[in-house]
Parts: sequence; C-alpha cells; structure tokens
Amino acid sequence: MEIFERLKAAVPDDWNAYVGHPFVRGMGDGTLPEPAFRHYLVQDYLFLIQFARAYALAGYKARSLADLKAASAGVSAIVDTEMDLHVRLSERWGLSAADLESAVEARATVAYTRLVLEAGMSGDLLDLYTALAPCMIGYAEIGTALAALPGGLSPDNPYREWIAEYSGEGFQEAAQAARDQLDRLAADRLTEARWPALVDLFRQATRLEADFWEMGLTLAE
Ligand SMILES: Cc1ncc(C[n+]2csc(CCO)c2C)c(N)n1
Repeated sequence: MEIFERLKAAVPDDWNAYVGHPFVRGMGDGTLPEPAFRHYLVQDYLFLIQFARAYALAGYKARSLADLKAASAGVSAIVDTEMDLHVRLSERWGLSAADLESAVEARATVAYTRLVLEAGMSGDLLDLYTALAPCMIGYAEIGTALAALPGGLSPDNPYREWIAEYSGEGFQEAAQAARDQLDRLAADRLTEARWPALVDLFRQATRLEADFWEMGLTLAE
C-alpha cells in the first residue's frame, strides 16, 4: 500500500475531522459565512509563505539531485504560481495585497507551520514530507469531494473558484507528485522502528489542519 494510504488509515478519526470539517462542508454547499472565508484567505497567505520556507528546507536537507529538484519545484509552485493566484482570489474577496502583507499570524497558523518546519529541521526528508502530506494530499481530496457535490461548482456557490482550483488537474497532479515523493523516500528510509513516530507526526499535522479550518470558522486570532 502507498505510504500515504497507510498513514491515513492509521488516524481515521483525525483525518475525517479534517477533510469533513464544518468549514469544508460550508464551502461545498455555499453556506460558509463570508467573513470566515476572508479570515482564512488572509491566514492562508501567511501560511503559504511558511510552506515555501518548508520546501526550501527540503532543498537544504536533500541528499540527491532528484530530491533537490522536487524541493525546488515545491518552492517554485508556491512562490511563482500559488501566491499570485492567492492574491488575485483575495482581491476578488475585497482583500488587497497590503491587507495580506500587513496581517499578523493567528496562533493556529503559527502552530501548524512551525510544527512542519521543526519536523524538517530536527528530522530528515521523510519526516518533513510526512508533515507536509496532509496539506497537499488532503486539499486534493477535499477539492475532488466538493467538486462532486451537486452545488459544488455551481455559479451561485461563492466558493466555486476555490473548489475549482483544488479539484483542477494542476493541483491534482501536484498532490500525486507529493504521494510519489513520499513513496520514494519511504523506500529508502522507512523502517518499522520509525513507523510510530511518523504516524504521530502525520496525526499532529492532520489535527493542525483541522484547527486551521476551525480558526477560519471562529475568526480566532
Ligand atoms: C492550510 C492550508 N493547507 C493546505 C493548503 C494547500 N497548499 C499547501 S502548499 C500549496 C502550494 C503547493 O503548490 C497548497 C496549494 C493550503 N493552501 N492551506
């Protein structure tokens, strides 16, 4: 079985709480309050900056050209593409680039991003990509599930752009690349002795993704 599927199967309740969070359901049926989505957009901008740093750290930790290339592609996907998309989407929601840049990180943003960076700093690439997996692969799963709902992509759903982005081919391919990268790393580095610590790390990252939705929904700072 793919290592991602094994990790997910090890923490079913935490995984379902993340991908089925009320914030996600509210985007699917269009009932999510708009202030919650705006708060999420601002924090997600700050989140993406820290995630770009995490891929940069993956470059530092790389021991092969293939791993260095994967890390470089991760930085570029965020810095050259994702951030621009995010700024444009935020503008359509009434948030200027200055609003995004001047925002202060919420505690949930700090908690999640620093867990990932710490996993990468104190561990190896398998730890780092395990901590990154819920984000890339989870959003692809959420995008696909919401796009399949009757009203998911309908013109009256205010969240259709978000759903289209994450269910779209480009992001689905990036998520598949993240799965493949995790499998390659596991083939070289995974031992039975390491497994419990990797599951714990995956569980923590998954819980902090759910907390990120909760932060959006409750407007927590
Ligand atoms: C809280 C949160 N979790 C996951 C993603 C998805 N995501 C993380 S990094 C990245 C860019 C990689 O190409 C994308 C799309 C997000 N945006 N916000």
